[in-house]
Amino acid sequence: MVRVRALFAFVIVLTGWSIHLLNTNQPIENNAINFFDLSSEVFTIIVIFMMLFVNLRLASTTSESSMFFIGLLSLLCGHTHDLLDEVINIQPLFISLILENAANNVGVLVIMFALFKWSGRYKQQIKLLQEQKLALTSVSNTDPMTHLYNRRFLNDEFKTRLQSLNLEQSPHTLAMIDLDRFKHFNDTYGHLEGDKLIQHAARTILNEIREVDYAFRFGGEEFLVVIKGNITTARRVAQRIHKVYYDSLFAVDGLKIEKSLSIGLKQLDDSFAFEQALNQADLALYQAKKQGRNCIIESSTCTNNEPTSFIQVTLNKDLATS
Ligand SMILES: Nc1nc2c(ncn2[C@@H]2O[C@H](COP(=O)(O)OP(=O)(O)OP(=O)(O)O)[C@@H](O)[C@H]2O)c(=O)[nH]1
Repeated sequence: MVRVRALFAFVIVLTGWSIHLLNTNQPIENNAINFFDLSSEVFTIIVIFMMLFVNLRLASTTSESSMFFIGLLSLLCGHTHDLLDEVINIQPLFISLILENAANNVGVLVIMFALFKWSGRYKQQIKLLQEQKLALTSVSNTDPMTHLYNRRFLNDEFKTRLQSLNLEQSPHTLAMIDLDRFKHFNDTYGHLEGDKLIQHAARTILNEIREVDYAFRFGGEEFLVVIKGNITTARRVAQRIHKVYYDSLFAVDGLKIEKSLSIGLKQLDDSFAFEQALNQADLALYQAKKQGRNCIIESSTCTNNEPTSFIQVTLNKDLATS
């Protein structure tokens, strides 16, 4: 609708200019047509027409776009007036020259203002898109139930990030964590309570790791924590998670539930051998389950040639809060 009205206004103004010029101006004596001026005027008018056409085709309803359109119309009036002067070779009236300059200058100012406003809106939209992209990335990297990172993030991004690290300067350790006898809990209290216990465990893990560590939901009731530090640091973090989860209150129908988890630890020796280290951590976890659950086992192999050996971590009752 805005466009139709603007186009209508343009036709009216153009007709007005033409009648005005044809009726009131005097021919210039001995003044040949300046073809250079004429062609540059024609060129300008074609460009303005093309911009008007693009503006109409975009069919944008923003105020900037309407302003831009009006600026172009104003410019078109001024330049058409100039073109008519050239073609019919007449001396325009003073008032008509003032109007022509006013139309051109107002046109340029309005267009500049519209572009200025456009650039502001464009910047805002880019910012909004960046925020949306961040939000989407965060959603696609996160497990909706526990809000921990998911395996997609682990496989698509995290492993590559690890590969850029120098593990000698910045050692990292993997901790595989699994809730004990969870099937029994599920069967006894139901799937919904099972979900709540998984969320409770995830919260405990998140509370006990540091900002530099990463926690992933690896599977149903299985978690992976990538701890920044060597096995000694990782042992402390694992002991904290183990103890806090064991001591924490989780009740179903007002009844306190006894619960525990098992942890398998393996320090990363080679950032490109993540899968092997993960396998070792998993084996250590399996060993923890075999030894009766509710414990932490370290895998101590350094190379593929050495046989795997497992060490049970003594459960420290008075944990240091490092
Ligand atoms: N409520 C709930 N249960 C799940 C979810 N994902 C997996 N499970 C259940 O978790 C149970 C895992 O059982 P198991 O792998 O046998 O492990 P477990 O009973 O904890 O035994 P251990 O690991 O040997 O102590 C299965 O019964 C799955 O159905 C989930 O998102 N929510």
